[in-house]
Amino acid sequence: MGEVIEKAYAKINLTLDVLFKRDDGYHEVEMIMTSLELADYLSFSKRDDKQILLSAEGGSIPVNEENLCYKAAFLLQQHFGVEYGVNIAINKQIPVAAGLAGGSSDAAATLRGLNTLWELKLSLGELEELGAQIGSDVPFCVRGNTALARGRGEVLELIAPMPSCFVVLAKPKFGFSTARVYDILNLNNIVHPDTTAMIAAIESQDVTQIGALLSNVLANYNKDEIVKIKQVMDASTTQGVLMSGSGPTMYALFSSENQATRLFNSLKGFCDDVYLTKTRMSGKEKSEVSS
Ligand SMILES: C[C@@](CO)(OP(=O)(O)O)[C@H](O)COP(=O)(O)OP(=O)(O)OC[C@H]1O[C@@H](n2ccc(N)nc2=O)[C@H](O)[C@@H]1O
Ligand SMILES: Nc1ncnc2c1ncn2[C@@H]1O[C@H](COP(=O)(O)OP(=O)(O)O)[C@@H](O)[C@H]1O
Repeated sequence: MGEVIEKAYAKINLTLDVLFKRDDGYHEVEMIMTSLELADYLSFSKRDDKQILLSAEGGSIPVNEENLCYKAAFLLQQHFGVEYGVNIAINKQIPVAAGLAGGSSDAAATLRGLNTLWELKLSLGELEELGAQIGSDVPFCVRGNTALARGRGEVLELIAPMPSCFVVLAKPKFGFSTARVYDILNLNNIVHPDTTAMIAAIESQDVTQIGALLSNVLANYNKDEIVKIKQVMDASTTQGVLMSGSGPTMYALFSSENQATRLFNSLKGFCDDVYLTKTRMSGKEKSEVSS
């Protein structure tokens, strides 16, 4: 087999609720996530030795055993006694440490890509189970689409697909540590999202209602750059504005491409990391193979 190509899609959280802190240190969550068209591009080529070698362009990420792609490849190699290695080339488009699951999605793309390259014949369900050993968001990223995630994020239920809409993302200069964001959360002072109403709004394909129900208990707007981005987003004719995941990326939803483009242009005036993308229409993730 020649080269296998995979796209690793970013995600946003439409809702993110935290129910309690568990004995294992993780938090029990209930959240609705959906995939975006914004994606990293990964290519995989087989090695006859057992080395896992990485290269990356377009973002500042480790290319050693700390990279989540390395962890995914190593896990498959160990678990199935694979005698091959792999060269992995990552073209990074998703901002890093941003709340968009870029690293998790790269790990999930590695599981899918190596399943094809190394001919392991695992089902997506089996890849999800393995993914949970790498990170809480990895199982969702294996299939993507729109899902309700429970447990620490690995218990998934596919729900109706998100309607097609435009999404403007703005990532402040700094990043947030996910562990710290969970750690400083005050569980006694939470306004819980209405997850059931959000599922109904998605089923009705009602973008305005979805926008009105956006809610994330991890969102923290106490930084000047975030306040500025939020003000500009709130002032535009968007369907809704929220911080994704543990942040700090802010996003705004639009039915209208013109209005999304207008916000994109005004944010570019003062924020370096701005993206205009779309919700990803559901489709089966399939590796592309070229010889
Ligand atoms: C907040 C979310 C929302 O989608 O996404 P991001 O903001 O990272 O994209 C996820 O829950 C992040 O998932 P992920 O980034 O895979 O987290 P992991 O690597 O499993 O965990 C990193 C750390 O976050 C904390 N953690 C994570 C998940 C969870 N349900 N409870 C936690 O308390 C733990 O301290 C853990 O050590
Ligand atoms: N392939 C990868 N892409 C992005 N980040 C990675 C990758 N591998 C490891 N990391 C590390 O994972 C951390 C979280 O990155 P990321 O997944 O982009 O954040 P988030 O979970 O907030 O969306 C970063 O500190 C980064 O150095």
